[in-house]
Amino acid sequence: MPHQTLSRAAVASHNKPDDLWCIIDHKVYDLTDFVDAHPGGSVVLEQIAGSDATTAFYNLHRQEVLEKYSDLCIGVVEGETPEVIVPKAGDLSPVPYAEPLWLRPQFKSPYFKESHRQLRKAVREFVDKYVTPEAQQKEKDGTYISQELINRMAETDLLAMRLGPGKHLHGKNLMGCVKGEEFDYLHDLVVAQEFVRANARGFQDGNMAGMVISLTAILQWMPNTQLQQQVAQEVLSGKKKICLAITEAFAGSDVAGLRTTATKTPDGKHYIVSGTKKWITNGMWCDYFVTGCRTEKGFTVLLIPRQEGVETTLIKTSYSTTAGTAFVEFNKVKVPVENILGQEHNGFVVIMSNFNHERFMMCSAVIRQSRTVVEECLKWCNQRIVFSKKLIEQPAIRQKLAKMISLVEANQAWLEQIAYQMSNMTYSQQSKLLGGPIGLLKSFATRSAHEIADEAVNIFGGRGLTQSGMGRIVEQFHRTYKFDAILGGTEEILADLGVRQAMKGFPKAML
Ligand code: HEM
Repeated sequence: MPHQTLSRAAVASHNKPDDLWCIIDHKVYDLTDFVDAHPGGSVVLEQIAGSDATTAFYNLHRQEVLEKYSDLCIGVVEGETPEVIVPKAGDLSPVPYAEPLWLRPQFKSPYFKESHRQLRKAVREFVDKYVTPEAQQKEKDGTYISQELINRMAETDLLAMRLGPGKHLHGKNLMGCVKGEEFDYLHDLVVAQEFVRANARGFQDGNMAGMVISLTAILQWMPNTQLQQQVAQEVLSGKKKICLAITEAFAGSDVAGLRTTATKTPDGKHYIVSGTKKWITNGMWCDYFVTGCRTEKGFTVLLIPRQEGVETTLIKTSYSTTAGTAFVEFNKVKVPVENILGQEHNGFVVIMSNFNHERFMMCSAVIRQSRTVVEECLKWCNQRIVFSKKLIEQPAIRQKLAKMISLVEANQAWLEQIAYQMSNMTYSQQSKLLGGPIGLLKSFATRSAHEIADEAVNIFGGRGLTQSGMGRIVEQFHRTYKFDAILGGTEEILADLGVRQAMKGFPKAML
């Protein structure tokens, strides 16, 4: 932290390679011992020795660089005050469009109440403090989520909240003084969007995404209530991990084409499961697999505990291995018939209904991540100087920003409307009425992400292709937004679902 005031004249006298000071945002930095370690080289620092390097610095670095190297700061310029706003844990961003309208003080919302605001604040503090640092580290080194973070999320009921509203939250006092009974899909949306702010797409899935999309099916569809409660308790306390195992090398969105089989033993007490599953998020470290199987007369969903005959192998994808994406082999695995979800041969409805919350979560996430990319672009365009002007002074750039902002705002508005409908429907009404709209939203949100990623890289230039530095968030988004376009149903399948579902209720109307 700055501890002395220094005149600009004093700074100017430290202008040699072996005695090198500079000013950035009214603060004085002694870079003498840092010159040789500077990733941008010593020459550039020698060129600005003794001068005010604020513009040059922000043209090339993120604010976080100054925070990381705060020890180099030796004082503040006499009579001057730093201007750059350094966010604290939990803070809202003051950048226009960096937050959804409901979070900006000048705007009102028909959907969000005080409890949503309180929850938002508490979750953001948690994410900034505990999730983001680990997410950034794991995204790089590819190792899996720590048990410490899982325990923290279990103790604060964040694991439970991420399953959405339901009895599993009743009787609990949640973060931000929200009662478990009042937790609705708008609270759910808030939690999902805050978690995304850790800006690490692989870790976003590595952070128990498998649980979010599979334990929901256990809670809704497992007839064996004793086993259901046991599994829920084990998972929500962080002791055990669970994932969803549907897709195969043979079939992705074409769920009916799956080839993993479950054959009943002659005594009728077990199934013998054989087959493979591919792209199973968190599969590497899960204890339970909610698995789609072909049975004699249809499709059946089974809870398969990790045991002899279950093998998992890591699949490397375009995001970090921290997600634990697995190829899973079931080789004559014996599963008690009590482990069924829904009814035998009738598991299709289990998977289809469960998809709604999964897709709603994915929409929440990709829309929030798109917004962060818009924020990055707005900040960059405002600080980057090209052809002697700020980038934002170029009309062509403002056109791009306008398109990106409009896509994000339109998606968020639709998302909030769907969250409100979900909050006012039963699970079966959601399954019947919202599969189509959620499918259409996911399809539209990821097509929008495609446009936003494309424009953002053009705005950032080479930095949008570089994994560190100014463009790192844009580079990551451009590399990973396709996960949202493919996982949980592709854009084409979901758009088609939306129209087909609408056709079901088509009246006998003619032109
Ligand atoms: C407190 C002072 C400074 C610190 C702590 C610092 C630190 C860094 C770091 C960590 C990087 C790597 C960029 C990244 O991946 O995030 C970097 C890159 C760079 N820095 Fe600095 N820097 C300082 C001042 C300056 C100044 C004043 C200039 C120019 C006049 C400069 C020019 C550069 C250049 C040209 C690069 C390469 C950027 C790129 O490839 O896009 N640095 N600096």
